[in-house]
Amino acid sequence: MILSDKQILEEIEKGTILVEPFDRSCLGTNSYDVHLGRYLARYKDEVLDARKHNEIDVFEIPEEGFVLEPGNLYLGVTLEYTETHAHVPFLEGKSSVGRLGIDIHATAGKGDVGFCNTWTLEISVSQKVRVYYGMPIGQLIYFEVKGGIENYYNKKLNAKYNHRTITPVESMMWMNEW
Ligand SMILES: Nc1ccn([C@H]2C[C@H](O)[C@@H](COP(=O)(O)OP(=O)(O)OP(=O)(O)O)O2)c(=O)n1
Repeated sequence: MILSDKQILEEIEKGTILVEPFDRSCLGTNSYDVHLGRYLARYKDEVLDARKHNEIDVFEIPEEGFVLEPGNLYLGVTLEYTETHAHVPFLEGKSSVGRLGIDIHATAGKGDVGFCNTWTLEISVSQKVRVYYGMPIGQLIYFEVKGGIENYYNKKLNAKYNHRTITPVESMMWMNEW
């Protein structure tokens, strides 16, 4: 079940959901709109290696915006820092963003119960498009969980993406044991 606007507000009151900064006008019927943060990043190497630590160059989006180009992967970040302690948060695109040909995640839309951080966006575009710091970029939806939880993401020893950051975080696949 997806949380309604009223339920999201109740969870915020209880402290089980945190969105920072929070703006009541960004609350949709059953979602919360998130915005593009100050920084984008690109991998330094053209050929990535799934076994290695692929480093990124982080840069600031200028005041006049930044033109994203097809054929590139950009990592972005939400302006909002979020904590979700009792629900499964999902990051979804917005129709208005999709209609500009912007994808905000490559394959990962699901968050974990206990995830506490800004969200890294895996951005690609269909045609050149100028994006701006602070523009609406996606929406968070919250699902109820069935059953108890043994391993909250923020308590997991090997949680790779739970260190608070205002910049995008590159793939930490190299930390997986395989
Ligand atoms: N586009 C996305 C999708 C997810 N996340 C965050 C929320 C998730 O709770 C966390 C981990 O996501 P996954 O479980 O999909 O990632 P991994 O399985 O690769 O990482 P881990 O081993 O840490 O679970 O990353 C994010 O910042 N940006």
